[in-house]
Amino acid sequence: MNKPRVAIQGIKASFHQEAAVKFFGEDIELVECTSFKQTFEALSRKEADYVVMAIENSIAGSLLPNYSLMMNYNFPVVGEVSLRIQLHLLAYPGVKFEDVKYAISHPIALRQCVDFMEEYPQIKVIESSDTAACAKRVHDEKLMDTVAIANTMAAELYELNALEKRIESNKKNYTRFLIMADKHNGTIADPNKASLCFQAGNEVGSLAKVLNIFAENEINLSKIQSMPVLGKPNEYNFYADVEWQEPKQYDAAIKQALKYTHNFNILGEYRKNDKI
Ligand SMILES: O=C(O)C(=O)Cc1ccccc1
Repeated sequence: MNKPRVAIQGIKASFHQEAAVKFFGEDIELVECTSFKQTFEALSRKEADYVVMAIENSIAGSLLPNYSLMMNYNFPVVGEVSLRIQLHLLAYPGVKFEDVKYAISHPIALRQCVDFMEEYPQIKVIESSDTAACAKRVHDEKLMDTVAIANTMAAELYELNALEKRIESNKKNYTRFLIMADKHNGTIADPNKASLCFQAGNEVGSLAKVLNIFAENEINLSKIQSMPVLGKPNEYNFYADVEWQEPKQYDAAIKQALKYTHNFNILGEYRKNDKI
């Protein structure tokens, strides 16, 4: 069997690569992309079989633009994986803390280190590409005034020294990633979790009504996220993750929820995986 081709934003040693390996194992072909949108484009062009994309982080919160991408491209969600995120300040060998003028990293990583960076206002923080690409740049360009904020794998691969370890603001820091597939690989056996998207009317109790349907059918709502509908003031998409034990109860809840919502979409049905 061919190796699955997995599109990620970033390069080898990025957190997305770590997430892809945690979900699929080592035997994958990585399709390295420069943006989240490009990962979906790779899937559309059939240059990849799957996309692995971060959706929320315990410090930085939900990645709202990624919800919109998922909705717009409409590829089925087929799984999830969570990763512990540990970040270090990585410098070219010989560079001392006093020499550092700039810190470069991925915006998600930078948001997780704001407390540390606030203590050192002399270091200018610059948003750049993925954490591993930043580490590679420090190595390739032998940067003597710039550190990368990245993980241990990047430090080893690009031979950088950690001037400071574990600089994330909260030590119990994790990121949840979703796995999207082309339609061909979109059906998962025996699912017990789904990602849904719907709109509820703008009147008293309309969202409560939908949520009650899930409660009455013993469906656990593990996450809910609202997002404005583009170009329609006061209208929102609700993204909900639901989990169940009895498929019949899930089917019944969906049937009832359809009556009280509009633009109801099942983004994917998959196996719950909250191992960190
Ligand atoms: O830059 C990376 O390595 C990424 O994969 C993005 C990211 C950064 C921090 C936490 C989760 C994902």
